[in-house]
Amino acid sequence: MSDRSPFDTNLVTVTRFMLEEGRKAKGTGELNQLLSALYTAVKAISSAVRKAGIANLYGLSGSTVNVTGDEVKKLDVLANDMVMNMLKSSFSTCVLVSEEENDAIIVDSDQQGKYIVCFDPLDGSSNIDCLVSIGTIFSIYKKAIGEFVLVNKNVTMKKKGNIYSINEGYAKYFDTPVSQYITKKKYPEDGTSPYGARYIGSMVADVHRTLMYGGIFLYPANSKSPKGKLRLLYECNPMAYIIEQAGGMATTGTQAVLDVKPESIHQRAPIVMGSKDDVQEYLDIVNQYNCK
Ligand SMILES: O=C(COP(=O)(O)O)[C@@H](O)[C@H](O)[C@H](O)COP(=O)(O)O
Ligand SMILES: [Mg+2]
Ligand SMILES: [Mg+2]
Ligand SMILES: [Mg+2]
Repeated sequence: MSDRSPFDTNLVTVTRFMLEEGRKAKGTGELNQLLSALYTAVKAISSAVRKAGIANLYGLSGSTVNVTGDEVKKLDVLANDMVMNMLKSSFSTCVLVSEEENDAIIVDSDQQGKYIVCFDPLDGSSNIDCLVSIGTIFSIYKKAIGEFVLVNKNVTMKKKGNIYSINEGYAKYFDTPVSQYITKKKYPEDGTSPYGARYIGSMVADVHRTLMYGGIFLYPANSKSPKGKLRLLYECNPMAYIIEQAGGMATTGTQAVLDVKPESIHQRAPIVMGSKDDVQEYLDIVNQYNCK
């Protein structure tokens, strides 16, 4: 990154960041316990993913589909077990919601703490066997970040980008505003250059690129998936929070993603997020259409 010398001798590791922020907040340390446990699980998942080929960890698990209808891969199961076990034994959590568990898991009372964690242990698992980027997504609610190194402080994203990211294979199912928006990005009427298209098919990777380069990521509702595909508690909300913290915007098309009231643990939500001006342009089309 441009603000770092080639050999940084004063690394901000995630542990250092947590300790410094924890001291400032004069907290009890419970959140640090939780994050340490989570980061240990994530390091273990990363290690398992790296040796998946030689450890026979590619492919489907014994149970075929999970509660939201996804094929379950061996690494989905392993990652879920690792996060579950580390969080339960961190003495900082009381309820755990995972993509790979039908029901919310209540932590044994003698191990309970005050936090609820919702997580997607491995996002992008359809990409595992071809070595494309995958990752873990989590959100933490109060009863209601190798050694990780801070590479960007106070991440802010571009106000407007030049990349759109959507699975265009579903064009047949798009609603009119989505189709109009994508057509506008491909054939701009104001003489500007068309946007580039990028779609990896791992939400973690598509949103990470959107955060770094700007632009827009869309997984809207469509006639095949009327509620969208991505899951509110452990996919949409954590990513919407990061995007908003970076100055971007995340909407379902009718309301801020973070304002959606959860009604069930695996509920889906349409999501359009990214650079503020890009998301606003999409919303302007939605609103024009709704006023007709
Ligand atoms: O929902 C996802 C998968 O999550 P998962 O691997 O089940 O944790 C996303 O990463 C999507 O796979 C991604 O957005 C691609 O979806 P499609 O375009 O294939 O529907
Ligand atoms: Mg899945
Ligand atoms: Mg996912
Ligand atoms: Mg997953």
